[in-house]
Amino acid sequence: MYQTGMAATQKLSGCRLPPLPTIGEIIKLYNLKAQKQLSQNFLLDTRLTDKIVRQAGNLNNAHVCEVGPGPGGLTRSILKAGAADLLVVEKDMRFIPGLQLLSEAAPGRIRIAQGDILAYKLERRFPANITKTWEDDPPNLHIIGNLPFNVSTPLIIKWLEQMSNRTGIFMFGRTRLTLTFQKEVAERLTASTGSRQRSRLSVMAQYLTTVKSCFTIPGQAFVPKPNVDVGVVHFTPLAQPQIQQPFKLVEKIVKNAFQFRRKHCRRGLGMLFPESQRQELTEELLCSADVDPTLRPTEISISEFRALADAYSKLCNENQGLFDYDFREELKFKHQVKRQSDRSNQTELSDGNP
Ligand SMILES: C[S@@+](CC[C@H](N)C(=O)[O-])C[C@H]1O[C@@H](n2cnc3c(N)ncnc32)[C@H](O)[C@@H]1O
Repeated sequence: MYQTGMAATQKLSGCRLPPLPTIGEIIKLYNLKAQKQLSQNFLLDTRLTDKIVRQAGNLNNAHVCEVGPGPGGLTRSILKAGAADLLVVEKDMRFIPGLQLLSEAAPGRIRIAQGDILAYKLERRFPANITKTWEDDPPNLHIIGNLPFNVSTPLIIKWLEQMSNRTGIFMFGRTRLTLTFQKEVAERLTASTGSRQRSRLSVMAQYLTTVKSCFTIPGQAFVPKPNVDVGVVHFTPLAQPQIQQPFKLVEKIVKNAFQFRRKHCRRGLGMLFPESQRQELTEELLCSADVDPTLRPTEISISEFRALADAYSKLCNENQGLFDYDFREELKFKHQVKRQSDRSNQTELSDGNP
């Protein structure tokens, strides 16, 4: 156990706990120098960590998973808000002793896991009896995290896919997420149709969830200070996703549409089809989805993406192998053939002219 009587102390409200060293003291005590490669930017201001946690809603008696607790600032705020069962998943071993200290102060309320959140099987760590049906209210289970920048985009994509398939942490129902992102990514997640920030991420997040941009945290609030500001975003999975097609199919349409951001959408969507049928199938797709081919990708609404996904799914059913078509593979193959023919022409020339 650590010694009481450390300079500044903090208490977790609502629990009878011994005083705790401040987060700054924890960092010094365990020599927790931030590691750039793990995107470690710590929040020491309890008003800010409390504010992030308030965005999650009522955490009284809740089950919570915190991603990347680090020295434990946000962790304390989650406990203060009344979480009964908090699973923290941290990749960097150096933080474990500090988290154990917190666990001693809040007995039975924290479970510490060392691991990579991108591979971690969260669904194995919560009891089945908290499960709600998808159409019901969300379960009393939350994911909260001041995410490492280098992990935040692949992580939200992974969770969106699991949400669409109702797997992973979404086996328990419509688990809500309260997460931080680089401000620019937060803006993309919440960008509306036609806005400058509208991107693949906007469509993928918004067809599956209600996304709310909560507030911005200036970079200087973090230690060390990152080069960017940070946005806090809250996601509630929709009971009825706005597009009823498999995630991978939606992802393919959206990725292709945004391929040529500044061009008419016809250009990017055309790349869904082999060159030999490109013109004919692109016209069929846009016509049956009733989407204006001269829209820019940023101007396509979610309901138009729904129509495109439905029309593309129908075309895939009618044209065997179409879904597996990748224009990059076709281009690669054409380049290979051209290189081979150039090489054999050169050989012929040099054979004729010794
Ligand atoms: C931005 S810091 C946030 C720390 C702390 N929650 C706070 O708000 O001060 C990100 C944390 O995520 C951890 N982390 C980085 N990559 C991770 C991963 N793949 N899985 C789990 N944790 C990770 C880092 O070690 C660090 O503690």
